[in-house]
Amino acid sequence: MSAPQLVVHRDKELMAQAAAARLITRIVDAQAARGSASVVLTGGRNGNGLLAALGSAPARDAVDWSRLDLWWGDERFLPEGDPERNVTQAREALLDSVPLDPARVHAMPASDGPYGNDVEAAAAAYAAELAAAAGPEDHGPVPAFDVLMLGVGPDTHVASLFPELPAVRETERTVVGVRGAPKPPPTRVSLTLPAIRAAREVWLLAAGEDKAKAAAIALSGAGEVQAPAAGAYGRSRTLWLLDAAAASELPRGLYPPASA
Ligand SMILES: O=C1O[C@H](COP(=O)(O)O)[C@@H](O)[C@H](O)[C@H]1O
Repeated sequence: MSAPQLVVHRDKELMAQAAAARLITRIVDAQAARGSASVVLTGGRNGNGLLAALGSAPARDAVDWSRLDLWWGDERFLPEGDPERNVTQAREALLDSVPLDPARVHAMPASDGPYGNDVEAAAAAYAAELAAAAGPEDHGPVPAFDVLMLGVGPDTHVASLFPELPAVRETERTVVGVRGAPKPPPTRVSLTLPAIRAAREVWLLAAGEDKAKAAAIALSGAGEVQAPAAGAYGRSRTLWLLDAAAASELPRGLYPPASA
């Protein structure tokens, strides 16, 4: 487990631009070191803001888009092309405007796809796709993603792991179906905490006043069942990327870092 590091930007626009620049560097470095890179995308306002910023970043063409695997941390279980699906929003924000290899864009199944309305079957299929992509050098049935991004919800949810729901307690499966989510739509597919923790780097995105309480709770020692964001960490790095509004209720001493 890597202890959280915090970076606080002036506002959400700057946070999105800085995070996009950071992501470009991380992808380019991974491609230079291993030939390809793998990134897990998040839905929500902050995740889509980052993708839009990436689309207009001056260095965006430094990325070899054809050697990038994209996965999702969660998906709203809705028909293909529904405007509320995370993949639909990501396509609009960035993916449709860069030369990705379609075989490397691993969207989660839709509710009108091959598994129909069976969310557990859809989750199992995504788990199998992840397992097939994991190599011997990885630490289990999911690839060691280079960067896994998570938007933090105002209730501290990450991916579709909501406080106190069964999905956040999952310790075996890597992907689960979620029913009864308090944020619409109620039916979702989500990576679990064990799958999230297989990532090399986990970046939690929190911008806006409505994220201030969630950030303060998750970073103050809350348990992961009550505050799922507290249980999201990477193997080598856990990075909280915040704006000043989201950082406004952090406990004293947490940010700016206490001097020695
Ligand atoms: O529903 C979801 O919400 C969260 C956070 O969204 P935000 O708009 O409050 O930033 C997101 O992380 C998740 O992927 C998404 O499905």
